[in-house]
Amino acid sequence: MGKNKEGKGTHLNIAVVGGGSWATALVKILSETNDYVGWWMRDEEAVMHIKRYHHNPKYLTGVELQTERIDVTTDLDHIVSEADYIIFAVPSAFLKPALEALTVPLEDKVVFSAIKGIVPDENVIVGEFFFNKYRVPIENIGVIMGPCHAEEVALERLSYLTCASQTEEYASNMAKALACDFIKTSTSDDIYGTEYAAVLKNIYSLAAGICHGLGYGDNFQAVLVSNATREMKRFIKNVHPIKRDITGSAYLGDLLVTAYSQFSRNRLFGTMIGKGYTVRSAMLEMNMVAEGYYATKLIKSVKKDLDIKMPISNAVYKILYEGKNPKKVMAALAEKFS
Ligand SMILES: NC(=O)c1ccc[n+]([C@@H]2O[C@H](COP(=O)([O-])OP(=O)(O)OC[C@H]3O[C@@H](n4cnc5c(N)ncnc54)[C@H](O)[C@@H]3O)[C@@H](O)[C@H]2O)c1
Ligand SMILES: O=P(O)(O)OC[C@H](O)CO
Repeated sequence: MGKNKEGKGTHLNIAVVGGGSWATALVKILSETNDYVGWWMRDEEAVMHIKRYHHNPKYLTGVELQTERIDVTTDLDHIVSEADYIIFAVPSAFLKPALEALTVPLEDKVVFSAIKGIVPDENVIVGEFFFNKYRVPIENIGVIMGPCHAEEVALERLSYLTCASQTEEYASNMAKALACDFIKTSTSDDIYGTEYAAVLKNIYSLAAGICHGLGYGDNFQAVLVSNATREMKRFIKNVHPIKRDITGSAYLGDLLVTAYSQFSRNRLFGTMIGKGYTVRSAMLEMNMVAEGYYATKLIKSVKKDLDIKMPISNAVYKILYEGKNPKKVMAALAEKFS
C-alpha cells in the first residue's frame, strides 16, 4: 500500500461487489482515495451507463463517479482476480446467487463484508459464510460497519465507519483506504459483535418504523430504542462473549441512525407496515432492500438453541411472518418495556 498518484490517499488493490446504493457509495469513497477500484455489478446496462455517463442509473444517481479510476464490469472472476481486498455490498438475500458466477478462489483474498444481514438457508452472518463456504481464513475476514447512510455519503456529509478484522493490518489498511475528507474511520477486532449488531439494528429499525406508522411518538420511540439496546447487548454477549462497549458507534450508533433517520430503508418499510400496508405492497413500493425483513426470520433460527429474551425481534416476527395485527402486537410489547 502507498500514496496514490496525487499523493492524497492510499493504494490498495481493492474491489467492490454490488450494484446498489451502498456499493455505489463505497466506490465513490474509494475512488477519492485510491488509484484503482474494481467494481462488479450484475446489470450490464448499468455498467454501460456508468462508463458513458459516469453515474449509476438506478442508485445514488446524483453521484458523479471518477470512472477513470474505476474498472466497472459484470465479470466477477476478473474483478476478484485483480483485487487483493474485496468488499461485498450485495444485500444478504442475493449474495449466494451473485456468487454463483465466481470460479476463481477467494481463499487468498482479504474479504470484507459491508453487508448487514444473515445469509438465507445458511443462517449465518456473512463473515461466517465466507469462512464456511469459500474457505476464507478467519484472519482474512473483515467487516465495514457503522452508522452510515449511502445517501449522506453522496452528499459528502461527515460520516464514521468502523473497519473490523482480527488481523490488525487488514483492518488498518481498509480504514486508511476509506478515510477521506468526509469519512473518518476506526478499527476494531470484533468481527462477530459488529456484524450481529448491524443485523439486529435493522430489526429494531423496523420496529421503530412500525410504531411510527401506528402513531407512537418520540417519547415511546426513546424507550423502544433503550430496550432494543439492551436486547442487542444480551444477544451479542451470548453469541460472542468478549469485552466490548455496546455504546460504540458500530453498535448503538448504527441502531440510532437507522431508527431515526429519514434515509432508513428499514424504518420506511416498518412505517408502511404500521400504516397498514401488506408486506408485499410495502416491498413493491420500495426500489431498495430492507434487510431487516429477512433478518427477522433468520435471527429466529440463529437463536433457536439459545436462551435469550428477544421480545422486540419476536414482536416484529409476529407482524411480518405470522400476519398478526401490528397495533395489538406493539401494545403487548409496550407492556413489557421499562
Ligand atoms: N444503503 C445504505 O446506506 C447501506 C449502508 C450500510 C450498509 N448497507 C448494507 O449494504 C447491503 C446492500 O444494501 P443497499 O442499500 O446497497 O441495497 P439497495 O437496496 O440500494 O440495492 C439493492 C441491490 O440489490 C440488487 N437486487 C435487487 N433485487 C435483486 C434480485 N432479485 N437478485 C439479485 N440482486 C438484486 C439490486 O440490483 C441492487 O444492486 C445491505 O446489506 C445493507 O444493509 C447499506
Ligand atoms: O437505515 P437503513 O435501514 O437504510 O440501513 C442503512 C445502514 O445500515 C445505516 O448504517
